[in-house]
Amino acid sequence: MTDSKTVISLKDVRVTYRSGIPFTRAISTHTPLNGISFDLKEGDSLGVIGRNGAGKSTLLRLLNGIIKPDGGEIINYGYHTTLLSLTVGYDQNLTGRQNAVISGMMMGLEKKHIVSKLDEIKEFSELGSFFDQPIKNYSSGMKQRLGFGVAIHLKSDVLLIDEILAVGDTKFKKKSEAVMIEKIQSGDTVVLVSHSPSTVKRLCNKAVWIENGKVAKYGESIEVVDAYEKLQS
Ligand SMILES: Nc1ncnc2c1ncn2[C@@H]1O[C@H](COP(=O)(O)OP(=O)(O)OP(=O)(O)O)[C@@H](O)[C@H]1O
Repeated sequence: MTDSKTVISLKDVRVTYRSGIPFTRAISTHTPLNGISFDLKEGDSLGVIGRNGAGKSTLLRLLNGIIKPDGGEIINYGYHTTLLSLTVGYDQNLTGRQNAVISGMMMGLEKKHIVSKLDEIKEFSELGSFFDQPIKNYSSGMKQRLGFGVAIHLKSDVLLIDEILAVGDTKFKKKSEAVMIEKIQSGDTVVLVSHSPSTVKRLCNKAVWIENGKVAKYGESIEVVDAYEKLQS
């Protein structure tokens, strides 16, 4: 059997956040990731686990190229990544349809491709006539359904998902998980941040556990999740 191709390589990656301390000129720094190395392989579904604040979302932003490391190196071997995050903002005054088009364009996709997918996005997100209303009229669940619908229907080599499967009502959660499984089984590369060990075991073949800025364990998801859970109990 031949080895699968490497999609993105992380070599000794460090991220430092710098923020001003209010009412002073002082700057505080925080380094959530410090010496992260692993390879993301084509066709893998990689779960990212770790405690609150371990740096899981930061890792997704790195893989997406939104932020750059201040130490080490990230090599993307020419793959297009899409980040699906609940925190990515939409323009409140634009409709779901308009926001879907803008999100797609921000992902670097052609407008023609995005427009051809709008009906599927509308149907999947179950927004009905709300799809053509400003999203300031949406509930938070409706915004999340739109975000998931956009990310899942537009083409991308690597889908990066930040906790999205944990939201929405039971019916939508089941539907989202079914689409995810379909994507994974068709060989798409997926990186999934999750606080749910059972979700990672169910959906991911590999997992990486981040602890104290480093990779505590990387490998088969069942082994990594079991080791992580043992430490929590
Ligand atoms: N833009 C930022 N500026 C300053 N600090 C930040 C910024 N973003 C994240 N941090 C800090 O970096 C650390 C890692 O944050 P991150 O969101 O990556 O963790 P996480 O593992 O995804 O957490 P959670 O499980 O709680 O969602 C946290 O201590 C957080 O406070």
